[in-house]
Amino acid sequence: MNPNRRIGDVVLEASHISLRFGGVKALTDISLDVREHEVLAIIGPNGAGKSSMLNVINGVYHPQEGEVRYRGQVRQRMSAHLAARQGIARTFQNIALFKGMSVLDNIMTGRQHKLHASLLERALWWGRAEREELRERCRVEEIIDFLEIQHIRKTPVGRLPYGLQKRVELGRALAMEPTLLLLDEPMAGMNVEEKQDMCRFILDVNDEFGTTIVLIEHDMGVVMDISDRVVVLDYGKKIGDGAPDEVKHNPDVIAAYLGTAH
Ligand SMILES: Nc1ncnc2c1ncn2[C@@H]1O[C@H](COP(=O)(O)OP(=O)(O)OP(=O)(O)O)[C@@H](O)[C@H]1O
Repeated sequence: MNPNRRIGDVVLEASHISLRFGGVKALTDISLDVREHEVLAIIGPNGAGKSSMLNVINGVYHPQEGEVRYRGQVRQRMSAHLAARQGIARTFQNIALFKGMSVLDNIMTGRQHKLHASLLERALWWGRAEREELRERCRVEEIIDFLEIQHIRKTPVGRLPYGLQKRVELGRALAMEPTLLLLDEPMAGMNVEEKQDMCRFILDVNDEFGTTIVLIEHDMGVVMDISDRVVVLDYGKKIGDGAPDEVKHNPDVIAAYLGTAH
């Protein structure tokens, strides 16, 4: 077994999280932890609170109750920029890429936080700006090779089929060199072959880079295949948390999915 793959200590701990939007209770008293190097899936019926939970983990939503501890520190106010600096990257349910820009340039935007040259240096592509740009492009080319998208590296993203756009979005998140990668429905809208490819890339990222992965996914086959652990939400509450096999046989989970528990 790859030593990077060994599941380690808790890196993120969410305790007693409650989140409301006006009168809507999106999350009620949810506690969950994320362990280093694991693949954790968050599942549940539509509107169960999965994306809200991912946004709490990411620090984009601030729950009214509860706290998030990341690497031992209680999370204070967060921004997407700070999350990136702390090694947290995410992809979105609806692809958020620059459609007119090439694959390479889109992935390059994930490297922005690594650039230190001044605006003038960058405008003149001079000295430090030139060295940085060349170094970052090399790193981006490595990601392009890893994701097997060399043939479309110059193509504007808007011209690509959906499955490849999702792969580019993963590339941009990887360009941030995250230690915690959050994937919101990475396989939505994909055909069987595209799903198989995406599963392979997710497992390779986890295996080769030791990246901890939290993902939301509706395809149960995929979830059971690639996750170390599954957390199940229903109507904003946690109703299951365990190994895929355990969760699959949990009567509350079965009832939630068959719609008989309410
Ligand atoms: N920004 C928001 N403003 C108001 N209500 C919201 C907001 N975000 C989520 N909600 C509400 O919170 C609840 C949980 O939504 P959330 O998107 O987290 O669920 P989900 O499990 O991700 O759903 P889906 O599988 O359909 O994407 C829903 O009732 C939703 O309408």
